[in-house]
Amino acid sequence: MIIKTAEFLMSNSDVDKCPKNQIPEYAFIGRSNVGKSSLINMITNHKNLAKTSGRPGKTQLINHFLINKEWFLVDLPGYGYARVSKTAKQKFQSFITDYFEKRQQLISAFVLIDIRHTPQPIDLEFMEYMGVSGIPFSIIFTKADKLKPMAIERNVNAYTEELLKTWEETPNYFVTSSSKNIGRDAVLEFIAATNTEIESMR
Ligand SMILES: Nc1nc2c(ncn2[C@@H]2O[C@H](COP(=O)(O)OP(=O)(O)OP(=O)(O)O)[C@@H](O)[C@H]2O)c(=O)[nH]1
Ligand SMILES: [Mg+2]
Repeated sequence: MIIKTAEFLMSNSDVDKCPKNQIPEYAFIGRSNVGKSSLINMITNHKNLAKTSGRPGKTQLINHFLINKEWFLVDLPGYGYARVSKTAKQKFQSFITDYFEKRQQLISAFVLIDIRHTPQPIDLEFMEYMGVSGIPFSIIFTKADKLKPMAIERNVNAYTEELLKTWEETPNYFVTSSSKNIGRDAVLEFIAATNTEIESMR
């Protein structure tokens, strides 16, 4: 798929204020600092479309980016940022779950996971929540430039094994690096195929 246009549309603190049209959307979720905003920039080929930072907690709102005037990429705040106050953390959590539970236009989410780590309870819990809530998602492993291929395989397998303890099958997954431009085509192909499927059902 070719990205012809990518435009920032709006930021919202409340899911009820998000765009009311029926444009399909794909949302990026995961721990703070995992690389959600960077991945949106990589996918759209724009350096600064979504704001990124070395410090966790940069994205604090629901951000809609309109792609090719046809579909949205949605950048969300991260979960599991330990340094925010308890009340702020609770707010983020209900804010995120509110988005997933209310947003009818959401076609699929991408749960981002830092490839460098062994399976983390918070990510497993979040995927469990998505599964139980019936929200379709794929996994995107990020920061693949930081590991050698064998370590990538080992960590992907560790996640797969962990998920298969409670799931019958594992979600679709992608291995990416925003700094080395790895995995862009695979993610875009997935979105293109899903968009075509939606079109044919309309
Ligand atoms: N090496 C490497 N660093 C990355 C990659 N993707 C993101 N980063 C770095 O990770 C840090 C966090 O990136 P962001 O894209 O802001 O992360 P985020 O998930 O949007 O974070 P929040 O908005 O705080 O939830 C930045 O310093 C990025 O440069 C990657 O693929 N490789
Ligand atoms: Mg961000």
